[in-house]
Amino acid sequence: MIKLTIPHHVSGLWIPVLSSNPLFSGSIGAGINLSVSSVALPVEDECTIRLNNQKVFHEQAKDVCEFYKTKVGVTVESPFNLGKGFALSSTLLIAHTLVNSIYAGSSLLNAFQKAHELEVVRGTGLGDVISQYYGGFVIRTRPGPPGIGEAFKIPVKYRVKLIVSSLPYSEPTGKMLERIPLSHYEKGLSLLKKVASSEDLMDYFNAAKEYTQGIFDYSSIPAEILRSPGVVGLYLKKSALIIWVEKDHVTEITDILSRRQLFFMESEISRTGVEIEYSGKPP
Ligand SMILES: Nc1ncnc2c1ncn2[C@@H]1O[C@H](COP(=O)(O)OP(=O)(O)O)[C@@H](O)[C@H]1O
Ligand SMILES: CC(C)(COP(=O)(O)O)[C@@H](O)C(=O)O
Repeated sequence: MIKLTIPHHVSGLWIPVLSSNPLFSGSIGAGINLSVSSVALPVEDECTIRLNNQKVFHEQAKDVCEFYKTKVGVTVESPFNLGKGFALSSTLLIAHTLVNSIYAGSSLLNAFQKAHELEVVRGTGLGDVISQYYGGFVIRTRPGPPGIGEAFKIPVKYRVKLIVSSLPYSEPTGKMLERIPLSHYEKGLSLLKKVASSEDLMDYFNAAKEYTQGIFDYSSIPAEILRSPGVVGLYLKKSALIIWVEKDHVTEITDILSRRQLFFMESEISRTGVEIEYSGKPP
């Protein structure tokens, strides 16, 4: 049996870089991968992608099976939903391409490239695949999937306690990208330069907040959280609220979220990227 563990990625800075070839398209930027991850298992003789037991991404599933000439599907368990900003679209595609490449006995690197290609072509993402491949705090410096794009995993010098919430909002990636003006991407680029030169997580959180404040509605965040001294940093991307919180203030923040009946999970920054585990004999 094969089991995949894929960390969820929440980009805080992204600047699209598009070309006629999806493999040379993507985004540069920065983001963090969460220890909160999705788990994926293969499903034999059924070319489908199931998310929490619901069939989704029919066309993408068909593309993948045609590419690998297989009939293998995948079932993914995730704490999140599509369109919420947790890179679930790329998670599903990585899961399906990887499972198929393992069954077909073909390149794993190529599977990540196929997942990236589908993200770009279907308009569901730009920079998530390469970031999830590495895991952790990742800065993306050249667009594209692993093997073509370039990204660095930055070691984190702090002990980081995160609370991850999903606010009641969702937006497809294509729609979101359409409404961001060019001038905002210019701002993103200068913020990215700063974060890339300091490689500092605190700078990243500040930059991600400054950048996303111009795109998403920060008034949907409970005011008590915004003014809490226990919050080291936070940013909101689509519905994904990432709060870096001091260890002793975790309950104070989770209580605020609970009172408002908002979904949350405790997390850390993931240590690893996508992981493949075999139990029993490999296929
Ligand atoms: N319940 C759903 N909520 C939001 N999007 C959905 C849902 N079911 C299917 N979709 C499709 O999934 C895609 C979500 O992609 P994207 O917004 O990039 O997701 P994510 O932010 O999770 O990576 C969209 O193309 C959307 O049409
Ligand atoms: C921000 C986004 C373009 C979309 O991210 P998601 O909402 O997770 O699909 C991402 O792919 C990136 O390039 O950083």
